[in-house]
Amino acid sequence: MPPLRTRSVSRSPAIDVFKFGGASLADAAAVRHAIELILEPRPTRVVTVVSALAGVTDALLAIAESARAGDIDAVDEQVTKLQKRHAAVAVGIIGNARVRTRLLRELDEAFEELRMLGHGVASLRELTPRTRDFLLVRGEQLSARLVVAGLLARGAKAEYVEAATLIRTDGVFGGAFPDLLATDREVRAQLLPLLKRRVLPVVPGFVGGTTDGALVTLGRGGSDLTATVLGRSLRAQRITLWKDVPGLMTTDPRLVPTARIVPQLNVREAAELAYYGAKVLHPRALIPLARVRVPVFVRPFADPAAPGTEISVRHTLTRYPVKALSIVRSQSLVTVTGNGMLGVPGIAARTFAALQQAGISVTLISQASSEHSICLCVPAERGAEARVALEKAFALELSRRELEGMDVQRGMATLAVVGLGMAGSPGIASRMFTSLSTAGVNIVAIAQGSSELNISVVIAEPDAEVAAQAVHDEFQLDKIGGGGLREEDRLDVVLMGVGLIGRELLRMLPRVRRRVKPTIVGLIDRSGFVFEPDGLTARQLASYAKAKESGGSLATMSGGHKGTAAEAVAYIGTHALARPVLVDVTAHETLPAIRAAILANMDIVMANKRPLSAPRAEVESLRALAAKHGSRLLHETTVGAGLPVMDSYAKLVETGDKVLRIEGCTSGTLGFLLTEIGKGRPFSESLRDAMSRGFTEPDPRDDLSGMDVARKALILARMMGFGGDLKDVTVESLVPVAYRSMPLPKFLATLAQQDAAWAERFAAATKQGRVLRYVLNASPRKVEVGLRAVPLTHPLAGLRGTDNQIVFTTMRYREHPLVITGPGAGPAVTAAGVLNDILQLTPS
Ligand SMILES: NC(=O)C1=CN([C@@H]2O[C@H](COP(=O)(O)OP(=O)(O)OC[C@H]3O[C@@H](n4cnc5c(N)ncnc54)[C@H](O)[C@@H]3O)[C@@H](O)[C@H]2O)C=CC1
Ligand SMILES: N[C@@H](CC=O)C(=O)O
Repeated sequence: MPPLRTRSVSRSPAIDVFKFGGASLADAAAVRHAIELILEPRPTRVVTVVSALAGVTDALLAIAESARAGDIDAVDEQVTKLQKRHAAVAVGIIGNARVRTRLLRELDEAFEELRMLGHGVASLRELTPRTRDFLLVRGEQLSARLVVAGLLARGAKAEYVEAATLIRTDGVFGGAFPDLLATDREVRAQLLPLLKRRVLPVVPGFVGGTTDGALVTLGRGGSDLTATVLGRSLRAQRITLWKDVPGLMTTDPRLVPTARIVPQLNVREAAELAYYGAKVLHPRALIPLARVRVPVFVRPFADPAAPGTEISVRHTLTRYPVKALSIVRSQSLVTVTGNGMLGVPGIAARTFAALQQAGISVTLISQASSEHSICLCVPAERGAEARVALEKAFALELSRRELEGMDVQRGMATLAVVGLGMAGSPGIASRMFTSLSTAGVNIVAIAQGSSELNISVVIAEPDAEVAAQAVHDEFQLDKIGGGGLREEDRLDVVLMGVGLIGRELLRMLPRVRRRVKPTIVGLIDRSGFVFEPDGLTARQLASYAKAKESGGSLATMSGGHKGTAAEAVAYIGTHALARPVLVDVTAHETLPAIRAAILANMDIVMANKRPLSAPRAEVESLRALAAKHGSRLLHETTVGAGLPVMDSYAKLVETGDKVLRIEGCTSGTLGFLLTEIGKGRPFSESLRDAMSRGFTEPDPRDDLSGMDVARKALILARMMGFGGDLKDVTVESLVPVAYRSMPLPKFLATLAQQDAAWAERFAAATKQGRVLRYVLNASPRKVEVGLRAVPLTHPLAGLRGTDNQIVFTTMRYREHPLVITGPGAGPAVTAAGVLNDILQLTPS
């Protein structure tokens, strides 16, 4: 689904930054798919950042190494292989022969230059970081050229933009970082004019420029950084990183099969995870967004409709203090020990300085408060170098035996748990350590930052899998995004349909006096939805209700997303909600949305009769699905609005009674009409009045045709064991044939034409000393609904206005049937009935 097609914001033009990773550009089919995504109609303008085709950066590195070794044949062979691969993609994406020939010529020139460069390095047998970067940037440059050519071939206006002129950097070859302010100026100056002309800029990722015009790379995976830098500079509406994963996950699913996609992460959490080894995101990618609030979406390239993970300033999923964990394998634990460290300032600083000078990155540091030892983790392959660097830095202390020495333990892994909710929540560390000890995992070292955003431990590498599973289970991360977390003090409501009943319900809910008040987290209409996992505020709800009353669409309101009801429910269902309930107050065929809700473990409350009056096989399969997922289906208001019809039926059956027959009047609209016409009021005027009071269905012909009563009759009859469908119900329609299929406005404009016929119908009944009632008759074998002239002495004759009457003939109530009477239509009684169903699901 495309739930995150947010409405365009007030900036002009609203911008989407798309970044396609290498796996998303693996071959011609993938590039074509990327082009489709770029060209999809949307209200925003798209800036595209591309990585090199999958595996190309590694191939370029191999060429660089062959060149350094002076192996010209290997260089030639590898360059030819790459050239063929790019040519195959070009042929696969460009149909037009002339355009294709031009592109292939461009590729030939680019690869000839690469070959010459390789030969130059091979002759010198020297590969400086500058030359290495100069060689590596070609991967992204080539893929950007391919994408531009593909867009042009599709008739789009697209332009290649050289990243070196956009991304100004600190000039560190192999791992440059952008000068954000200078880059802001360049990006705006170069890209905004293109976007205003509706040109699609395509920028090679991973590449930047030095002040003297040289090309640098931003470190492996640096295309993410290019995308966030551009998003920041352009104040984009959002940045989408199209990846070969479904989103950011609670942990590596290869380690823990129950890992889940985290629907939303705070920027700080995502940054922490990236730092601690979650490979999905470049560790520095979020730095440009520290002050500029542009949300980043990590979405699966293979399934563009899936929502993936939103990374933004929001803090949701607050019931999960820990949202994810990461494991970094192949670590060495370096420990510096000695009494000479006690109270001596600067030991830690000298330790880090020594490692920094050796170019060794430290993933974790821990120092005991006794200051007797300091330990840190470094990549295993750098452990020996780290020892040498430290021995050199502390040579004097070692010779004086003030330090005992440097110990390097190989075969270690770090496990870090991350979550904003850890701050100020006591007991997280204890839960983590207890789960590890229960799983038999020994903790070698521990580190926790004072931000309380993460706790990291060092463990033996062979324990990594068991440890990850234990911690994942402890924090119930297999439930994240599944709507499954059950809490005693919350009930989250998703309201589908914001019409008369829906809006009345929104007015009633805040007045509920209960320890646990239902929280509305989402509203869905035909256009799309709004969703706030922590609950929409009273002010937001009032403003949405007002806008809906004036005919607005949720998709175009603040915070609105486009999508069908089923897509909306599926998206909402990926979030961690407490006892989620879908309330269906539409008058539509909503089975797909209800099924999606059940799959997300939601309970269902329905005022809508259509899902339960659908063909029998569909209803049975719905009930089976609900039973399988433990979802409850409550639908008191589908018959008799707020009257306790379903409740009474259930009580009879639960106490061992058997319902034999149900009769009565269950149309508030028809009851009201017949009462009013009986008073001498014209049919047309009475019907308009019923509509304005909210008694009728959205199309009042559903009431007049008897179909609304037929649906109610079918729902009741099926409860008694009736095996048929709506077509098996005998229905008398009160809508003349000529008026049945005309558009609603025309039907309403010609209502008065039916006044005389209705008056005659009435006069005939009165003449016989009878009154007209629209009557339902249901048994396990037969269901019929129609207009009956009943004697004045009949119990139904006494009904007034919207009064419904439901008569249960049962084994116990055979002589004197059980009768329920009262108003059976109207927003107030119906919304109250729906609310009553919701409260049944709410902890008291
Ligand atoms: N009015 C009454 O007295 C009673 C009504 N009901 C039932 O309550 C339901 C709602 O009735 P009203 O509020 O009067 O109707 P309404 O027409 O005022 O409201 C229904 C709303 O649902 C929206 N909608 C339609 N299809 C949708 C979809 N697929 N996804 C999301 N939203 C969708 C419509 O745009 C509309 O805003 C109906 O099914 C009706 O039969 C039940 C008992 C009594
Ligand atoms: N339109 C219906 C509303 C309740 O289901 C009626 O009039 O009874």
